[in-house]
Amino acid sequence: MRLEGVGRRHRTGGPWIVRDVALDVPAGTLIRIHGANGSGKSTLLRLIAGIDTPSTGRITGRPRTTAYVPERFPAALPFTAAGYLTAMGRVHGLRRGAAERAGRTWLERLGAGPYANTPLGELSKGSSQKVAVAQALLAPPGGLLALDEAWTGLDPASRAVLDRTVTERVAEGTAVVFVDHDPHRLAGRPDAAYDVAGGRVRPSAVLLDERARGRPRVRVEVQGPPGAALPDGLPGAPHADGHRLTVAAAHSDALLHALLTARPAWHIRSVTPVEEEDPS
Ligand SMILES: Nc1ncnc2c1ncn2[C@@H]1O[C@H](COP(=O)(O)OP(=O)(O)OP(=O)(O)O)[C@@H](O)[C@H]1O
Repeated sequence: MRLEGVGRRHRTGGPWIVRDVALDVPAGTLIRIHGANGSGKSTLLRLIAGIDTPSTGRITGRPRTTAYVPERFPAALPFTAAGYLTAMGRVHGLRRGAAERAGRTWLERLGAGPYANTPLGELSKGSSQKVAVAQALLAPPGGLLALDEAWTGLDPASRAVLDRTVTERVAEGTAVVFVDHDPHRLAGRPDAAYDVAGGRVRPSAVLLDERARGRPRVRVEVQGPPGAALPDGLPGAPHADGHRLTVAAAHSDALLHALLTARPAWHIRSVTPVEEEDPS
């Protein structure tokens, strides 16, 4: 999925919450969104999840299935926890029996099994959050999973379940985009990270310290027009050392495409896998 020139404001002539967003969300990648309170992270995530539509720009290549954990779960819905999850499982394409079983399984895994028959409005904040997480995990792997502070309110055991499930889903081809107030959440695992500030969304320097440890990376040697700077907003937030770019392998196709279609275009001199022990 790709966001091009995306902007969102809540009324014509009003302030842009985010603007000129260029972002690639390849299948099988983990992407972290950072930013101060009120900077527009949730707005960006809602655009990515398709809950909200851009005021300008376009989003292409949206996967068929999207699962989303909102920052605030609508607790007042007239369902029990299990009833709600059955309904959500149906939305995600499961048959009734399978939806019911999957819902109960996720409640058990997250430690909320005893509350399966409790009305949503009577759940504690933590249990309500577990239902919010469970409904998103009912989606089949392979689509898009957008998590807005999904770990907040969970106990350590269910946080670990969510950590593990996110890692598994990414390995199964799901694109996972998350916002979390803890900068160490899933540390070392994101393939890309972006900062939201002043309405702009830019590749984050934080990831350069971690650089997708343990994930395959690719080095791309490029040659540009004389004196030209690299284009802004390259997919996968590559680490640039002069004209040598290093990026998570999952982003390499999108990176090559962006370089080759830049105006003026960049020439690709070589593309090589990075050896595990290579520190650069
Ligand atoms: N429906 C809306 N109408 C008008 N303004 C809105 C609306 N939704 C969000 N905003 C404004 O957009 C800005 C960004 O909000 P957003 O919730 O995206 O930020 P955030 O980075 O997720 O914040 P936090 O970290 O506090 O959750 C805020 O100034 C907010 O008041």
